[in-house]
Amino acid sequence: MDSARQRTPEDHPLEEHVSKKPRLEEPNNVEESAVKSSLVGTSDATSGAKQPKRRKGKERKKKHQLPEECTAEDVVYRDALNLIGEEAAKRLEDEGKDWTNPFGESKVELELEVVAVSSEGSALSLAPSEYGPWVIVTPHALPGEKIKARVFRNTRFHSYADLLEVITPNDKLRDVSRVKCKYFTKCSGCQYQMLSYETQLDWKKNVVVKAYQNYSNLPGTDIPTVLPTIGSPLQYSYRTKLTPHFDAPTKNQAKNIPDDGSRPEWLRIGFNGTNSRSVMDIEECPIGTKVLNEKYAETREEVARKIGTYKRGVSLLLRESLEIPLEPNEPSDSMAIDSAAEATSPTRESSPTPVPIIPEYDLSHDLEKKLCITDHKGTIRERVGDMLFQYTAGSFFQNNNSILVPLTSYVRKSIFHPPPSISPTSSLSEKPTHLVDAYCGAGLFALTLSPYFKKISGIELSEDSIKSAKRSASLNNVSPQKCEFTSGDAANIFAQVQDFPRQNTAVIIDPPRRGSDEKFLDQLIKFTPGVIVYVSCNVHTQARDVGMFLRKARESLIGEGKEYVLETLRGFDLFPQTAHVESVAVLRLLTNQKAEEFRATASSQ
Ligand SMILES: C[S@@+](CC[C@H](N)C(=O)[O-])C[C@H]1O[C@@H](n2cnc3c(N)ncnc32)[C@H](O)[C@@H]1O
Repeated sequence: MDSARQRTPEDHPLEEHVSKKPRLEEPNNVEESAVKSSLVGTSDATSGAKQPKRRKGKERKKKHQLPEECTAEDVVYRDALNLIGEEAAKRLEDEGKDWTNPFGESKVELELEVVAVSSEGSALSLAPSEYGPWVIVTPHALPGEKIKARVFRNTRFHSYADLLEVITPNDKLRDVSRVKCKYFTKCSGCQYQMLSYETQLDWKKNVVVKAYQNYSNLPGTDIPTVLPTIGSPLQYSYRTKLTPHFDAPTKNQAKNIPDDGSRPEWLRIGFNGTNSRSVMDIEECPIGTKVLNEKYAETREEVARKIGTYKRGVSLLLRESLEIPLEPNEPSDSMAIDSAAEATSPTRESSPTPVPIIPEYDLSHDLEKKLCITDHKGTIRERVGDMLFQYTAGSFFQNNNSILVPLTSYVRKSIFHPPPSISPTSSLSEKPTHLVDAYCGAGLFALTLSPYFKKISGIELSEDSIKSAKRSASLNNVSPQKCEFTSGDAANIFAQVQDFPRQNTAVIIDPPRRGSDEKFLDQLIKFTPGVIVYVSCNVHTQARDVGMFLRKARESLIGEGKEYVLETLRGFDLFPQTAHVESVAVLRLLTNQKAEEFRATASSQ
């Protein structure tokens, strides 16, 4: 079938969460002698941030390995460490017990009291006191709840456990009538369906706060108070892309396929179970749009009929598209009006309006007919405000259309309107006229912001996405002279924009989950744009990169009388019901004096 392809890693948090997250098995090469060299949770005297030391060189060969920095496991590790505290961690380490399962048996069942929630959505509890300081990580439980859990894996200072029972629910937080999916808690996709939406947004704000404390290595005076998370207009039926999957039949299963075309009872098509590598059979996903769920039902039947033909596991693709049969270069009326306005007023940004915390859903979305594309090479058409995008179904595009106008408008307003604590004359970029969109994908930011800039340059590794960006530019009458797109590594963009007026250039960075890299950040510092907006689906790599950027930029600009400040920081909820948060950080170039004044008023400490 056209939607079938061999399963590959995806670039999106939810896909990563549902299809790649392995069951966290007991490591099979545990060495008795605990590694004693790395004192964790040491506090950096200048920054106040806690940074576990990482093993290098020879030490890396030892069997106990800390998780890779900024991964979900690393985030949980640091949360666990913060919970037991530095002193207890040091004591366990000195006694050689920091990697040792304190329970004596591998699958112990425990009654626990949940005390916190980790940044990736799991509940954190302290082990009963007879076991000493140790943290248990359990999915789908809430602070204040008494739970029963079974440990299945131990690692440094903490163990992972399955949730067996919520003995005493926290009725202030948990309301099961909010849950819209019968697989909630069994499927690994969502963590927060039992919470009110306000609580979800609040917790995500805290994720941003903690990420900058744990990963930026910046002093508190450099980190502004994190603003409230902007909610998604749709909190269910918002995902415009789903990738359910299934395994190929085993030899035995292949012998047991009913001749009459009926569904084999062993067939499971869906998403990975919680703490599991196995696929669960799931017939619908309430965070996916209606049109995707309708097509999914059909697709499941088709797969069941042909299951004997699959030799490998497959990730299906279900992607929503507008049904409109647009011809090339045929913009809609509203777009024609928009481009006429653009011609007379290239930087027509109006004064800012306050951002609503949960923007209203734009009902005009529902007036247009949608369909579901299952072919990776198929064409998707999607509207974001006035702009129409056309891209290949298998390529990257944001998956929650309902929040894209609020997100792109916020990025635009952030560029043109510094907060009141920075007067327009303090900013060295009085009126940005040029835009660089690094990691531009199919041109989401470049094109939605194009009416507000004289010249734009976007760069992206995927040639296919660049083709889509050029195609979408043409569909929206944005000329290649005004907006150029290049395929290549993001760092290459700076060679191409040497003629851009640096202080009046805004740079948007929106890298994949692993974040940006030193090569790009060094070039960015050398270029010294007036304003930078860093959008990220992994706030931990964002915090790491922003910290590195600010430290290096400060050093490099010494003697020039200017420096960058981290002006605003806030989450956007692109993924309601899950623990994921998109984070938007705005950095601005100011004179040293203004930067100092800004820090004095805006910092979180
Ligand atoms: C999170 S997406 C953002 C895309 C776009 N800004 C959007 O919102 O639709 C990150 C993009 O970075 C691209 N990418 C990954 N590594 C890159 C690199 N080294 N240089 C340029 N682009 C890269 C990916 O192909 C992907 O399209």
